[in-house]
Parts: sequence; C-alpha cells; structure tokens
Amino acid sequence: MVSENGAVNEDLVKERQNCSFNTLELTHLLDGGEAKTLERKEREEYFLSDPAFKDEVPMEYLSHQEQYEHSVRKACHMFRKLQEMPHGSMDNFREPPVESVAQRIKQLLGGMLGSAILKDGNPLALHYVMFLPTLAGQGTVEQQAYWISRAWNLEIVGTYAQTELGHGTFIRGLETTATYDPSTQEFVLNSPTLTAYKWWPGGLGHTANYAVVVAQLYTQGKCHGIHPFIVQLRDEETHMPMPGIIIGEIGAKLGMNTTNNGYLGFKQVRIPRENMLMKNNKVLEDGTYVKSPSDKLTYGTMMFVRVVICQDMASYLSKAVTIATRYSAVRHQSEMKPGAPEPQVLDYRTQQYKLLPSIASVFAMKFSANWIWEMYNVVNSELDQGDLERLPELHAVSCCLKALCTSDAASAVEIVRLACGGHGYMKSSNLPSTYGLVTAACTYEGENTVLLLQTARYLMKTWQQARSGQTLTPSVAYLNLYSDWRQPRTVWENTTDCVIKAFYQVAAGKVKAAAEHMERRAKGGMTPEDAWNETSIELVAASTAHCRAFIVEKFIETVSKTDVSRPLQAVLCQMAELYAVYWLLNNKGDFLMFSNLSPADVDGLQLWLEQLLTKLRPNAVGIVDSFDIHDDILASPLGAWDGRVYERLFEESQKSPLNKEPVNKSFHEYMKPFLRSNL
Ligand SMILES: CCCCCCCC/C=C\CCCC(=O)SCCNC(=O)CCNC(=O)[C@H](O)C(C)(C)COP(=O)(O)OP(=O)(O)OC[C@H]1O[C@@H](n2cnc3c(N)ncnc32)[C@H](O)[C@@H]1OP(=O)(O)O
Ligand SMILES: Cc1cc2nc3c(=O)[nH]c(=O)nc-3n(C[C@H](O)[C@H](O)[C@H](O)COP(=O)(O)OP(=O)(O)OC[C@H]3O[C@@H](n4cnc5c(N)ncnc54)[C@H](O)[C@@H]3O)c2cc1C
Repeated sequence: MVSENGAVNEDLVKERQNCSFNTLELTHLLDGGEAKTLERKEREEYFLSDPAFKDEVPMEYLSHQEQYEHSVRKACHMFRKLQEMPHGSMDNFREPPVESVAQRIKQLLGGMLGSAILKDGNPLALHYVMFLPTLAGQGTVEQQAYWISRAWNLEIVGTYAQTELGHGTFIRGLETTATYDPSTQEFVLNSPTLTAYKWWPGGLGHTANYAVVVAQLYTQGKCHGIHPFIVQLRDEETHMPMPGIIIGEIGAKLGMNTTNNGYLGFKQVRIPRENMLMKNNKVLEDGTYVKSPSDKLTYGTMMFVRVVICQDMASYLSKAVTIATRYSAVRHQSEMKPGAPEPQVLDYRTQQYKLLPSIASVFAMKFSANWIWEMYNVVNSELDQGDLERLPELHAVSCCLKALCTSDAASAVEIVRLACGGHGYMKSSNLPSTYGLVTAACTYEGENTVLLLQTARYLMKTWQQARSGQTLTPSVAYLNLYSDWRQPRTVWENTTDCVIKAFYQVAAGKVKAAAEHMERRAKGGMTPEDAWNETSIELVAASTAHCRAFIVEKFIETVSKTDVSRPLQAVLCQMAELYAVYWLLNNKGDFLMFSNLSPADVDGLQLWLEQLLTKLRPNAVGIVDSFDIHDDILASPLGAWDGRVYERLFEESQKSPLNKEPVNKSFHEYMKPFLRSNL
C-alpha cells in the first residue's frame, strides 16, 4: 500500500473518505471559531515557512553544545519575528499586561509551534513563562513599569530561580539568604552551603542575565520566610558573571536538553532594596518588615504555570496521538484470519484500546484546561481586589489538575509510542522526545505526588465542613451528597448520569475512608503529622479520584452543551463516554466498593467500552486530522499527512552522519586489526 510519486497513502485516503463528520467543524470548535483557525494557520505559516528554523542536520546528531547554540539562535530569531509580526494577528503582543497575552505565548512556546521550532526545549522559555509573570504578579506598579518594559523588549533575559540542590518541594526550607543592610539600603544574597545553590532554573546556565531569586528574607535580625528578589547575574554587555555569582549548566538530562537548566551560587552579592519584589510584602528603608494579607500570594507564579501546563499537555498529547493513529492506519501486520491480507494495525482491538482512550484524553485535558484558565482569571481579579476567599479552592483544583494532566499525558504518550512498534523507538518518530518533554512536567512546577497531597489537604478540610453540615463550594459540593457509601444501592445503568454520579461516589468514598483512617490513627495516639504520613497513599488516591470525577463531569457537560452538527455531536459524546468508561473499568474495584456498580454490571461496561471502540474506529483518523497539526509541528515520518511512512523513514535514515561515507574510519582503526588478530 505504498503510494507512488508523493501521492497520499491509499489507506489514509479511505479513512478520510469514511469519516462520518466534518473535520473542519471540529477544527474550528477546538480553535474557538473559524477566525481563530485562520489566525493560527497564518501564525504557523509565518513561522514555519522561515528557512532560518530548518535544521540542516537533525538536532540529535549535534553535540550538546551545538544543540544549545542552535537553540539560542532559533529562540532569538523566533522572538525577533514575534516582535516584527505584521499588524493584525498579533497586534497587541508587544504590550503588557503579561497575563492577558499568556495564551498566545503558550501557543508559541508550548507543545505546538514552540516544539516545532525548538524540539528539545527553549532556552528563553522561562523568561516568558515565569520571569515576566513574576514581575507582573509580584512587582509594585513602579517595579512593573521599569522591569517589565525592559524584559518585554528583551533588553534583558530573565529566569525564575527557586529550587536549590537540597530543596525543590519544601520551599520553606530554601537556604539562600537575603539579609537587609539598612546602612546601604541593600540586600546581601548568600549561599551558605552547597545545598543552597540554585539548581534547575531554565535558561540559567548561559542564557539569562537576570533572575527572580527566591530567598529567605532577614531584616532587623529576624527571618520572614521566602521572598522574591531581582538579581543581576551577568554583565549586560560582556555576559560575564557578576562579582560573587557562581553560575553554570547542570548537565545532560532525559529530555529538554536545550532549556539550559542551570546552577547558581551567591557569595555576598549586594542588590538595591528596590530589587525586592514588593507588591505583597515590603521592607521599608529602615528595615521594617510590612506583611501582606497572605504569604501564599508569593506562590502566585507557580499557580499560573500549573494552570497553563494543562493546556500544554493537551497539545503534546494531540501530536503524539496524531502520529500514532495515522501510522496505525498505514501499518499492516500479521493475519487476522488465515490467508487474509494483512490488516491495518488500527483494526486490532488492542490497538484501538491503546489509541482511542488516548485521543479522548486530549479532549478531556483541553476542556478542563479551558475551565481552569477561566477560573484562574476570575480568582486572580478577585485577589487584585483583596478578596482571597477562593484562593484555596483554586490552589486545590490547579494542583490536582496539573498532576493528572501531566501523568496522564506521560502514560498516554508512552502507550502510543509503544503502539508504533519499533518505529516508535526511533528518535525521528518524535515520540521519544515528546515523552521527554511531557514526563518532565510530572516533576517541574510541583512534583505530582506532592501536589496531590496539597489537594488532599483541602479535601480533608472540606470533609470536616461537610460533616458539620456546612454548604460547600461547587467543586466539592458532592461531599455533602455522597458522604455515606453504605446508603442503599440503586440500580446501575449504562448512562452518563449514572457514571458521573459513580465517579463522585468513589471520590467521596475515598475522601471519607482517608479521613476516617487518619482520625483513627490520631485517636490511637499518633501525632496528626504521623497520621497524615501513614494515610498518605489513601490521601493521594482520594485526590486522584476527586480530580478524575471532575474531569469526567466537565468533559460530559462541555460536550452536551456544545452547539455542533449531529454527526460531530455523536462523535464527541462517544469520546466522552469512552473516557469515562475507560477510567471506570481501570478502577473497577473502587466502583464496586463505593458506587452503585455491582459485579454483575461489569460485563455490560466492558461491552459498552468495546462498542464505543467499534463506533469510533472509522473516525480515528478523522478526529486526529481535526487537530489540524502542521507536518512540521508533528515532525515525524510516522505521522505526516500523506502517510508516506516508509519513504520518510528511509529519508530520515539518510541524515545519519554515519551514512555520509560507505566505510567508517573505525573499521580501519579498530575492527580490522582486531579481526586480523583473530585469524
Ligand atoms: C507557555 C506554556 C508552556 C508551559 C510550559 C512551561 C515550560 C517551562 C518548563 C519548566 C518550568 C518549571 C519551573 C519550576 O519548576 S519553578 C519551581 C516550582 N516549584 C514548586 O512548584 C515547588 C512545589 N512546592 C510548593 O508549591 C510548596 O512548597 C508546597 C508543596 C505547596 C508546600 O508549601 P508550604 O510548605 O509553604 O505550605 P504548607 O504545606 O505548609 O501549606 C500552607 C498553606 O498554604 C497553602 N498553599 C500552598 N501553596 C499554595 C498556593 N500556591 N496558593 C495558595 N495556597 C497555597 C496550603 O494549601 C496550605 O493551606 P492551609 O489552609 O491548609 O494551611
Ligand atoms: C525539567 C525541569 C525544569 C525545571 N525548571 C525549574 C525552574 O525553572 N526553576 C526552578 O526553580 N525549578 C525548576 N525545576 C525544579 C522543580 O520545580 C523541582 O524539581 C520540583 O519542584 C520537585 O522538587 P525536587 O526535585 O526537590 O523533588 P523532591 O521534593 O526531592 O522529591 C523526591 C521525592 O520525594 C517525594 N516527596 C517530597 N516531599 C514530599 C512530601 N511532603 N510528602 C510526600 N512525598 C514527598 C516526592 O513525591 C518525590 O517522590 C525544574 C525541574 C525539572 C525536572
């Protein structure tokens, strides 16, 4: 079934002919309307048609240093083009406020355009993703006016230096100190130990010349906890490290090798008092400390990034499933029936089970990412008005959503990579590096287990409120409804209403079980902290169940409210059902324990899942086509639109530097003498 002369692969042609809905309609829905699709395509054309972004030699064949140098060149060119972008599509891009344009930055830096231009990470990403948002979120109006305009115009390049060699999660335990000296009105930054060295910040190694540094603030002999400071790291002209700054790159990693993650030590480095970001807490000239209404406002940038990561994961996963689904339509293997032609691997039920729930996950992530982005904006404007009431809820939802979106994306990318057999193991397939980018997000911006435990903390509190009969906010209101799983069981039905209810019953059951087990341990004499630690496996499970219920509900709700044609509505409903039934069956023990599901209902659910796979199979290629991902963004011989998988794989092999000469010199130097010696 190999096409000739560059024609589209015949299998893909048939798949596209058999698609039951209008793929353009779904593209527009996902982009947010036809105009947005056009804008996106214009933007893609503007960047991707530029020869300066083409790699003569694939990045994987370059040295670590060359990879970095190419990435800096491309990143600078990308942001130059951004500044020069023709009027119309990006006209307010040059203007702060930063967060209002964060969505556009996401499109550039994130899993779509960004990863097409800079395949293994962007050395300038932290400047946009964390340095600028921290200036905007933590700086006073005067600080914003000075620093944001310098950063926005790329007169300076910044990063966000929080994590240290000794501490990433426990930020109250950071060791870097910033001690106020009222005689000179300066802060003195110091790294008292090796473990106090900053470790990990993106772009810190050799790219940034400034950083927001998070350090323990000392003034008038007292420590006031961690605060953000702007520190100059390198000379603006020569780029040499400033006096007292010890700086470099941390070394090669599983992925993200061009983000230039760095280390940073301070030897009594002095900065002006005005360099402490003082929107929330302040230090006056005489050293008096003025506290803000909540210390947690200092954590605002982390919250912002956790929210945007969800969207980013949807982008990476949509690429991976597009590659694997198109490949599975083109790939033929084995015999389903004796003597019959080799079927497309997409026709194997097990292959459908790998691909279709992963495709459904893209929608689930997109819809919940949109929801949390809106909530973030609303709560953030409330915070600006001094109303902190919904901050804990936003923190709880953003923590668990970040954790589930990243861990689901990492598992699904690996599942679909394996679904491509040997070819998925090739770097050129782009699946290994996509995995590297996605799995990193399980750790950065809050390690996932730790974040799930943050949500659990909130759930334990709301559980106590539910028990005392208080009304709860919408995201946890189910705890009032389903607090007793021993209530009489009703009949199970294979309907979305019954399924949503069951997900919430499971979440409530797990929250209750964790709370009771913790209480029992405390009553038995354990300290609350020990009881928490002993119960933490169940606490993580409760948080996960809470978040899964929420994602399932948002998916089903969004699909049912979406105004689209009937054929598309049918496909979206099937996707939402598949997502729900897949996760239900994967955790059936929980559902048997806490919901109306009984063992006799499980066969029916399995059948429902299989029926959904059958219904969705003919539309698999159509759905991933609707993601409308440019071939240069997919960057994979397995996933290109035309399906010329084998020709492209062969072309890619020719780029190996080893194939430049028929005999490698190692033959003469080592092999030949060795072989001769054996004669
Ligand atoms: C452009 C699009 C592409 C995006 C892709 C980005 C690519 C860029 C690549 C990489 C960037 C990565 C950058 C980083 O990793 S920066 C470093 C991030 N570090 C972390 O996230 C550290 C994680 N640790 C923490 O957040 C915290 O330490 C903690 C685990 C939450 C614990 O904090 P702490 O010990 O102070 O708090 P307590 O546990 O005692 O809790 C105290 C109460 O505060 C509440 N809390 C905690 N955090 C927050 C918050 N952010 N907002 C609001 N409230 C918060 C907590 O719930 C407690 O409340 P309670 O009422 O129970 O007392
Ligand atoms: C690719 C990448 C980019 C990064 N970029 C930046 C950056 O730009 N700026 C920056 O400041 N940082 C950055 N980081 C650091 C990142 O934020 C931290 O790695 C992350 O917060 C986790 O901290 P840790 O590495 O110290 O892990 P640890 O906290 O040491 O985690 C190790 C293990 O301990 C467990 N653990 C820790 N605490 C608890 C607890 N309370 N309860 C239960 N279990 C616990 C964790 O679950 C985990 O299993 C980056 C990291 C990566 C991987």
